Amino acid sequence: MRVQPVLFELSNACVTYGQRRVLDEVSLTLRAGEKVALVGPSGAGKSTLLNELYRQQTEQIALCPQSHGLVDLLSCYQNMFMGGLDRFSTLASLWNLLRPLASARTELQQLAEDLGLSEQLWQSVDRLSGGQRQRVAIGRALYRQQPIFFGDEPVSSLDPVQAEQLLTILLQRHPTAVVSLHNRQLALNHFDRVIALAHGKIIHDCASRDLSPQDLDALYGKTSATGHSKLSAAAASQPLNSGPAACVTGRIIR
Ligand SMILES: Nc1ncnc2c1ncn2[C@@H]1O[C@H](COP(=O)(O)OP(=O)(O)OP(=O)(O)O)[C@@H](O)[C@H]1O
Repeated sequence: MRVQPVLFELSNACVTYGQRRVLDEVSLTLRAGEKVALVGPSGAGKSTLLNELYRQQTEQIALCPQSHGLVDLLSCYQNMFMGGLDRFSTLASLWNLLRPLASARTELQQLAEDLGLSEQLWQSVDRLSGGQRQRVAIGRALYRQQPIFFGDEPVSSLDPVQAEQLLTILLQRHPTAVVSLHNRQLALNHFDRVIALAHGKIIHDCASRDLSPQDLDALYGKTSATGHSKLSAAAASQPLNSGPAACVTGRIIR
């Protein structure tokens, strides 16, 4: 099998805020074609890691941030269209935002249908539910039409059926994906590789087929029937360090 090119690489990367090291000597290589789930308890450093990786390839990544980053007073159409701004001239962008041309209108109507947002396409997003807003953010990322998808809990506000459906669409349309999420079933069923973080360190990095749901439960502090797992032992042995001189506040050292 052909070895795919390396797209992202971190070597002993650290991020600190004040005295607090929130990413702690993380080394990582991600190749084209990989579908990677980032898991770990709240505050483990998933978003920080995602941001550091994002900075390496901003042009090729469709990003769906945790905060959604929508413009409240604009419509679903306008918010989703903004994902594709790079593909249009300034004039064409302005025109399409104000008076959508047939091609953009058709593309985004189809996308809205895929996302279950047909009825909301022309509504301003401040009138939408949390799950509908999340789907608009997914739509904007899909409309970027990039080969890599980065999502920071991109389906956390959706019901289980929608979460499955939309994650499937996202992974089908992006050959490479790195997605932070808390749902263990989604992590194990949809991704080839799972990277588990605790206290800013990678405590496990393996093929999803080598992890059980109990392993992931243990990471979140739930005990399995046996009380043992690969992840619980690793997480327990990783205290949060404060940063030594080698780390710079809010910046990565490669
Ligand atoms: N701008 C910041 N200033 C100070 N501390 C920060 C900042 N951003 C993140 N942190 C801290 O860094 C740590 C890691 O945060 P991060 O958002 O990466 O965690 P996470 O695993 O994505 O959490 P969650 O699952 O809740 O989204 C947390 O303790 C957080 O408080």
